[in-house]
Amino acid sequence: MAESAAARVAAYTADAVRAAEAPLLAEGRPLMRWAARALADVAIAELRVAPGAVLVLAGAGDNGGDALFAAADLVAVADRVDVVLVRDRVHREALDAAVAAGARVVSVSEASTHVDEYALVLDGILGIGRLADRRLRGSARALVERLLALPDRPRVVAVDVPSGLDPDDGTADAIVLPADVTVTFGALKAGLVRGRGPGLAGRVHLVDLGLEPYLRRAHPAVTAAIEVVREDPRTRA
Ligand SMILES: NC(=O)C1=CN([C@@H]2O[C@H](COP(=O)(O)OP(=O)(O)OC[C@H]3O[C@@H](n4cnc5c(N)ncnc54)[C@H](O)[C@@H]3O)[C@@H](O)[C@H]2O)[C@@H](O)CC1
Ligand SMILES: [K+]
Repeated sequence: MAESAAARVAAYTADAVRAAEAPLLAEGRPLMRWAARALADVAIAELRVAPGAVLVLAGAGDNGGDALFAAADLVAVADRVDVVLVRDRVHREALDAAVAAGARVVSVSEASTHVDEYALVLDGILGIGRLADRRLRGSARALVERLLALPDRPRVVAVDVPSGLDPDDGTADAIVLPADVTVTFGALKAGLVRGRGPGLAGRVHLVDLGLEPYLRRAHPAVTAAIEVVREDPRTRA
C-alpha cells in the first residue's frame, strides 16, 4: 500500500539508521525480506511501464543482497533477469535465491557488451555501508560508465541510495548512475535531500521497517519538503 505525501519528511544519517536497525535485527525482524519485497514491487511497477530485460548490479554487501532477493521476484515479470556480481564477494543466500528463481549470472564483459538491451537496471552496488571512499571502482565503475554513455538509458531503480552517493552529505563523484526511482529503507537518508542527492535520486519511495519511532526519539534529523511515496511491506503475509 503506498500513499504519497508532500509534507516535510525527516531524513537521517546512515549511522542513525544503522543504530535503529540493530535492535530490530536482534529481535529477528526480517528487515531484508521486507526491503526486498518493497523493492521488487517498485521494480515491477517500472517494468509494467517499460517491459523488457532487467540488469541487476550486485555489490558485495547487503545492498547487493536486497537487489538479489528482489531479482528473484522479477523473473516472473521480466523478459529475463541478468545478474552481474561487481565484486569478488556477494550475499550468498540472496544470490542463491535469485538463481533458483531463474536469474542468470553474467560476466561484467557480457553485460557491458549488451548493456543497451536492458529495460531496467537495479543499482545494488553500494548502499549505506560505512566506507572511507564511496567512489565506484573496478567493474562497478566500468559498467556505470557504459550505462552513462548510452544515448537512451534503461530505467534505473536505486537500492537504498544511488551507488556512490554519500548517504549523509549527498556528495558524489561523476560516476554515479542517476535513478528514476530510489527505494530507500527504514528512513529517508540525509544524502538524498542534500548536495547531489536530489538530482540523482529521482522519485523516492520510503520503505517503512518500523525504525522511525526510534529515530524520532533518539536522533537529530534534517527535514525536507520532498514528495515521498511510503511503502509498507510489513502488512503482507
Ligand atoms: N542491515 C539491515 O537491517 C538492513 C540493511 N539493508 C541494506 O544493507 C545496506 C548496507 O549494507 P552493507 O553494510 O553490507 O554495505 P553496502 O552493501 O552498502 O556495501 C558495502 C560493501 O561494498 C563493498 N565496497 C566497498 N567499497 C566499494 C566501492 N568503492 N565500490 C563498490 N563496492 C564497494 C565492500 O565490500 C562492502 O562490503 C543498505 O544500504 C541496505 O540496502 C536493508 O536490507 C534494510 C535492512
Ligand atoms: K545502491
